[in-house]
Amino acid sequence: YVLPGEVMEFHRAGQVITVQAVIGGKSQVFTLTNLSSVRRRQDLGPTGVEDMICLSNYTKISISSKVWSSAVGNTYTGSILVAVNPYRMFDIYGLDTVKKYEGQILGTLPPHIFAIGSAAYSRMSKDSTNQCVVISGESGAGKTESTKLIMQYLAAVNKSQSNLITEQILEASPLLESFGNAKTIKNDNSSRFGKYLEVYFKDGVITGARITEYLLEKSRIVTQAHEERNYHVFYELLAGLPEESKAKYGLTSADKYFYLNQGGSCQLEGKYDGEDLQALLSAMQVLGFSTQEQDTIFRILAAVLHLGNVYFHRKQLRHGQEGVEIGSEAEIKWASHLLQIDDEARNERVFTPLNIDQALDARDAVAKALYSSLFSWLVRRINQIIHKGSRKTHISILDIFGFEIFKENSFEQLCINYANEKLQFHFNKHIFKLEQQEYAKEKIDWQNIEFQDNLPLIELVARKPVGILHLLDDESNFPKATDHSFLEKCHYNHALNELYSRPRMSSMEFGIKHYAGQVWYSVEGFLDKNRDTLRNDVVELLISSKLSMLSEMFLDVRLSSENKTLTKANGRFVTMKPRTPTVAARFNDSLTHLMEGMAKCNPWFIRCIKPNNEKAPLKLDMPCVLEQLRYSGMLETIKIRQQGFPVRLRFNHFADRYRCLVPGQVPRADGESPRAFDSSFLWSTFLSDDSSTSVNHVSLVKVGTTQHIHPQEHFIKHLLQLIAFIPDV
Ligand SMILES: Nc1ncnc2c1ncn2[C@@H]1O[C@H](COP(=O)(O)OP(=O)(O)OP(=O)(O)O)[C@@H](O)[C@H]1O
Repeated sequence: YVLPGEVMEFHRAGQVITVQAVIGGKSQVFTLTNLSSVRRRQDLGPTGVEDMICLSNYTKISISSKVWSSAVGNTYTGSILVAVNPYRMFDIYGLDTVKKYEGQILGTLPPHIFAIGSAAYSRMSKDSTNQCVVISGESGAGKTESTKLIMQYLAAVNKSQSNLITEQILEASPLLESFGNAKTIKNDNSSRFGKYLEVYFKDGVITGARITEYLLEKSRIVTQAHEERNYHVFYELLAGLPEESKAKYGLTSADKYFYLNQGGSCQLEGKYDGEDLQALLSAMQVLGFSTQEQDTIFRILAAVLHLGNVYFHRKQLRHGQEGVEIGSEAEIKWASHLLQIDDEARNERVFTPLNIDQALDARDAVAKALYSSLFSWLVRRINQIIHKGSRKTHISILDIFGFEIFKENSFEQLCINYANEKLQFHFNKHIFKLEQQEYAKEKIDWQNIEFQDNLPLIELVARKPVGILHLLDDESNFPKATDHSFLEKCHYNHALNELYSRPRMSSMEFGIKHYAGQVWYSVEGFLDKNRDTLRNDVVELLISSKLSMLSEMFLDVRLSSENKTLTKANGRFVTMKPRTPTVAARFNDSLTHLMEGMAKCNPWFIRCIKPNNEKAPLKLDMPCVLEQLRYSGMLETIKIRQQGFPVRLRFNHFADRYRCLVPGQVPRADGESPRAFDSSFLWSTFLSDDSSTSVNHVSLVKVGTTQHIHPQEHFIKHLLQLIAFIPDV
């Protein structure tokens, strides 16, 4: 197999080349004199196994050698692209590559992310059907980069006369990355929210787009683990704003803010925060954000930082009650000045005896509400700008937070991992369930392929009435419930479920056996995080702001939790206090909505693979890679794609298209059904008995046929070449 490496030196006179390769985690240098054995990675060509289903043996070994040989790039499994993150940008995403892949049929060129973009775009244009590119993989595997590359491809091939809307859609990405991405221990640019981007087309032209956001990680705004950072935008602001602007917002440097310095270092190697602020400002300009909107955004960000530096002293109140006194009046003054809240109104409203922990929690709750409302406002504002024009068909791209296992896993990880389970279910449904149901329906002689069905896990987490998230919701609506009572209920209902584990000690956690591994969730803070309520007096205070943008944001917050007047069947009105939807309930609803939307689209899957856990360039850590291939079901996928019939051709389509390949005089199918035609003249002539089968209205073809040393191989190759030139009708 082929080893990936980097050319260190080339002695033209001596025709000697020095190559460095990383083998088993160790860097080694080779001197090669046989230059014909050296090939550019992107030219690995048909002799490399680009399509995993062409592997003669889908054992772990052969898969690993394949992935190794395509460390820079990608490999197909049917219409699933397996993309290995090289952790180094290669010059393979330019306009020349776009042109190369544009309009090409999947599989005719070496695997590339643009091939999926091209296939989705062609299918949408040809069939007028909606397409969905589902990008999955663990944190740091390359989902966000893949999303951007697909979008870049679509922007380049769309036939629009004006570029403005396309440019605005493209600029929405860096803007949301600034506000929604952060350094984690797994990924320096980790998306801390899920994103579903629908790009609308009319006659092949991009007319608009819409972004749906999922569950921004709020806890990061007020706490960060060691070696992690808060959202990029804060550091960008402090590094990039001129001194006079910083003075206007009362800001100094990142290390001075509690909300920014908890992770240790405020710097991120390889990221130039100051320059990124300029990119953010230009993105805002392209999107048409007004100066006033930009100013309000910066005011809110600065106010959050000031709030983080507010501290309290213990104070004995009358009647022996414990209370606190603000020890940093200046920070409070700055926050209220920036948010344009009347000082008197502030003093009047926020006055409740709290202990220090409660006071800190209250402070953090305001900071989280400010930032997350700002984030939702940004998404809504971007949508106002880009969600327009005719919406005939769309290509959507799903980039949702990757599966996460940390040392400490909390409510956020449960939601993220549950979302990944739903995605895996969607994948299984398309690749295994629907496929095998089709074989059964068509009565094809078929040995069922087992796959890891994760439905039981989804039920454990979300099935009514005792799924973990439902138990959490019930407890969240109980004023006296605690994290402990919630845990007790989980143990009581699920202790016998083999996917559920109780801790050995009496620690406050439960374990879940996810498809990607066992995760222990610590339930401390689950109820508060799920309730996510902001005190009414604080909401009212923020509504009273003279900044109309801020005031409207919190009017929306009030609206979402207001009493509703409902009409009864007998015509009388009753006022009901509905349960405010919890975070888990809203997240579950939005996931269900997402899955329903995706189910109506033709799917394309991109499985991103993380090459190692050290974020090291061009280093392939085999156990790490194999583990991802294993749990994502790739072994079974290769099997079903290899043994099954993933290529579907309608009889008449097939007959019309390949009639020209039959040597000699071929009778037209006059009076005869196209099915009879193709059976007698094509399949039986060229393909071995078990490589295809004909059912009601389609021919099902195996793909692995190309592998056999048989005259058919020549035919298939010839056929594939021809396919490349025959317009895809
Ligand atoms: N195709 C690529 N070429 C070069 N580098 C890449 C590529 N894809 C990803 N990377 C590198 O890997 C890093 C992590 O990728 P990315 O942020 O896309 O991961 P992710 O799967 O979206 O992770 P998360 O779930 O944490 O958001 C990128 O910042 C980039 O440095």
